[in-house]
Amino acid sequence: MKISVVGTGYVGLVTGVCLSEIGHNVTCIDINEEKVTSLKKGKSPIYEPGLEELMVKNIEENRLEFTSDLVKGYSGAEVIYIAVGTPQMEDGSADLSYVESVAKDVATYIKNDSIIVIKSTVPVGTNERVLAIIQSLVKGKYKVNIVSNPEFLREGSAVKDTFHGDRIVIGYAEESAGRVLESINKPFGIPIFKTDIRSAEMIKYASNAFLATKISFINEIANICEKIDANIEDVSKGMGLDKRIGEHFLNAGIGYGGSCFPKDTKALVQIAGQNLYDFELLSSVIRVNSNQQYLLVEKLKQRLGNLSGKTIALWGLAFKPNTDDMREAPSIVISQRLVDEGANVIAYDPIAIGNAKKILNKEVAYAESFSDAIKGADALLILTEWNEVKTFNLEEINQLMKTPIIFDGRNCFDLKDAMKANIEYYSIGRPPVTHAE
Ligand SMILES: NC(=O)c1ccc[n+]([C@@H]2O[C@H](COP(=O)([O-])OP(=O)(O)OC[C@H]3O[C@@H](n4cnc5c(N)ncnc54)[C@H](O)[C@@H]3O)[C@@H](O)[C@H]2O)c1
Ligand SMILES: O=c1ccn([C@@H]2O[C@H](COP(=O)(O)OP(=O)(O)O[C@H]3O[C@H](CO)[C@@H](O)[C@H](O)[C@H]3O)[C@@H](O)[C@H]2O)c(=O)[nH]1
Repeated sequence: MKISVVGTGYVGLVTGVCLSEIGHNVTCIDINEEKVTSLKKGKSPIYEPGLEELMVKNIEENRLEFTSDLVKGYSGAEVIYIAVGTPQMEDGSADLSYVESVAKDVATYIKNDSIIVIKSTVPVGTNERVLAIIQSLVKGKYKVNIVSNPEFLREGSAVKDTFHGDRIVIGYAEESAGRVLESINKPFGIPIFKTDIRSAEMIKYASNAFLATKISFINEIANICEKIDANIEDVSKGMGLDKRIGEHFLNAGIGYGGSCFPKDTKALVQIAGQNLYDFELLSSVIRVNSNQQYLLVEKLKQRLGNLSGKTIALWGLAFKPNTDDMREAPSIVISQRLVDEGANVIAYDPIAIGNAKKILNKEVAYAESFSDAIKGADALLILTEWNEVKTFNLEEINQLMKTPIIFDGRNCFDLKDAMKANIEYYSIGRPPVTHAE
């Protein structure tokens, strides 16, 4: 099958590479020429484990190519995946200008009957609107069908998720188009769930909103645990053993970030509002998450008092481990608040540091390593649970810091180990460690 994928971001690039890996001929189109130049050389512009190797393999086997030439990119494609961004507008609703611009390009450049697949996360009704835009410009010259195929991959494990996801959702109006998508995806060997277009669009938002709700719920339980001297890790484990609840997404912390949950929850509240429905629960989930992001700084201030002139180290800046993505990372608001309080902030992240430098307050300084960041620090805030953080020797932390006080937003260490290492240790939803064993 000859497929074009429009947009080579986290979703488009992973989709293009993985579709080529299962045997399709894929052309990835992006208007960002710098990205395309890098991709043609076999260099991935994003950090995603396993992606670059797979990309190079499929370029060499002539199943995968990249272009910013729209004539070349669209011509001859039987199926065109749209995977461009749908960022958040000021009122929280999704900005569809990139998707609509692609719709116009599709109408301008296709040369045969085509199936358009929307992978981007789009509000209910968008697939129909995109089809209408294309049809109004193509004027019956070619038959165009549309299929909603929302994406569920997670950053940091995107390739693995594509090959081992829980389900592939295909929403269609025309049986024949649904069948083509089913056959394209069959080699992945993942259960396929077929439905109508609007339900498919809603499944994506509802899934992200539900996962975000789980996180805000467990974060509130953690906050209560701190007050009643219970341990959130055991509470989560004990809850998760109930199959109706499930063990996943019950890790308490400093709230969710990233390019999806924050924007998609707000977009769903907007979608509901536009249809005269007040999604109260989801609005609370968003509020709880925002408060949770400031929790560590509040605890830090309670412990150290005035932060002016204090050296505060940050470990991890990405919104989660194994990604270089800084979009909506809690580190953004946390570092800003620390700078506002007059602290000297020194940060380190093994992968996201380059992107962080572009967006964090210019007063944030950067270290060369995790050890380097904490040398002489008054306190350490852990914001991302990188594996190197979780396995860091606590005795070494004790020796390197001016005062060994840790505020851990990701519950990376065992309480007993912190006690043994004589570290003052405050985590989320667990009793504080304030004295040696
Ligand atoms: N990032 C994720 O983990 C994830 C997961 C599931 C779904 N999604 C959804 O997928 C969509 C894409 O997200 P992303 O994170 O991959 O975005 P991204 O910002 O990383 O990438 C978008 C790409 O589209 C390109 N582009 C924009 N307009 C174009 C045009 N007219 N023609 C060709 N290329 C164009 C941009 O240059 C950019 O490279 C969003 O709707 C997002 O909500 C994202
Ligand atoms: O128990 C948990 C699980 C996650 N998080 C946080 O939640 C955020 C999102 O994490 P995750 O879902 O692993 O990463 P994303 O790459 O943002 O993936 C989500 O968003 C994507 C974009 O829509 C979807 O495709 C995925 O299915 C969905 O998991 C991160 O800040 C995590 O730290 C927690 O705080 N506690």
